[in-house]
Amino acid sequence: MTRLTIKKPDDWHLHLRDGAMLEAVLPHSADFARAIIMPNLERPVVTTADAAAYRDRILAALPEGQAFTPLMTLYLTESTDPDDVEAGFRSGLITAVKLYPAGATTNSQNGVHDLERVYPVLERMAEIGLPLCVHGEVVDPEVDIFDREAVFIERVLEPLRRRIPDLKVVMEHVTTQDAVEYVQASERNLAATITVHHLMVNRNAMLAGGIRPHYYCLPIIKRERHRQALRVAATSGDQRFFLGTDSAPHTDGRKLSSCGCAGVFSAPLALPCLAHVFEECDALQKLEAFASLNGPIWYGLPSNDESVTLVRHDEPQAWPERIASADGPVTLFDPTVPLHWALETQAGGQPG
Ligand SMILES: NC(=O)N[C@@H](CC(=O)O)C(=O)O
Ligand SMILES: [Zn+2]
Ligand SMILES: [Zn+2]
Repeated sequence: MTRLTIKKPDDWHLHLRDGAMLEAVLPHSADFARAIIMPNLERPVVTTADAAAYRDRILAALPEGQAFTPLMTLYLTESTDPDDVEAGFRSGLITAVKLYPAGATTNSQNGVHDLERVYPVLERMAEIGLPLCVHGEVVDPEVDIFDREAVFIERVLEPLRRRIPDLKVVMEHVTTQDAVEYVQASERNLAATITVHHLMVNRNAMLAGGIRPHYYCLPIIKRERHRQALRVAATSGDQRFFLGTDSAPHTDGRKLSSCGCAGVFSAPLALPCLAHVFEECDALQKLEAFASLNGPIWYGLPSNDESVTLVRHDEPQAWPERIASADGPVTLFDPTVPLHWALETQAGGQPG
């Protein structure tokens, strides 16, 4: 197959940041119609009023002609007010609430230390049908960083889902076979997003032959066996798995440091990478389900009317190595292999 037309995809996990970085990265999500916007700004998006103001800043930063709908989320804290959450949901502004275990990832220091303290919010969410997105890693320093997702399932997620079975939960950016099997075994109210980079590379890309900080993200990239499990899940057509790029830009200065930030900036080449993966798995016919259909079904939204066409070129396509922002350069995800796919609108393979 050399051309593939699918409904316009959505990105169910995206970091757009704020200010100069927002301006720089937002045009690179133009291949997506909608995205779930992560709330972990330096000053997190905690209240409905914060989310309304952040949505306005995103819409103000949209380039002329780019149709894009930000789906806003709230950053759950131990003082989140269930009434404010419900009001945000009922007004149509809030699509999900995000749980960051305190200390688990970028800008999570205001997250949740003690889950007990947020049960009133979670119970309200279950009542009104508002989904919870989770960064699924424990922060216990005794737990090895490569095991933190698997341990989270056992210690946090399973008890939480037993206690509030009506709560709809999305396990964000799953990275392990353990998480895939846990989602597959669930009877209801559980889904997962999968990133492009976790489908493309294993931890050797980050650690073999030299340390490559641009591959450092959380949950950390795992060994090959896990990547294979993610590929099987993503290409299966199973409605519980859908695309969340977790495109998470940081300036090179903050990545290339003795204590570098976690996050991979993948938005500009997310769809060409996905086409590459699905072609390798002989599953191009399942790409639309993963990128454009399963997410809307889970969130109870219509799929997009527009479509996009991916074209397979004979020659490998080129992307810039980095983009500029007023805060400094931001390096793109390096897929490590030549990519032959590009969006049809991307003349010469340049990102739209
Ligand atoms: N994935 C990451 O490594 N980083 C994300 C946070 C997150 O999604 O955990 C970020 O905001 O930089
Ligand atoms: Zn996360
Ligand atoms: Zn993220």
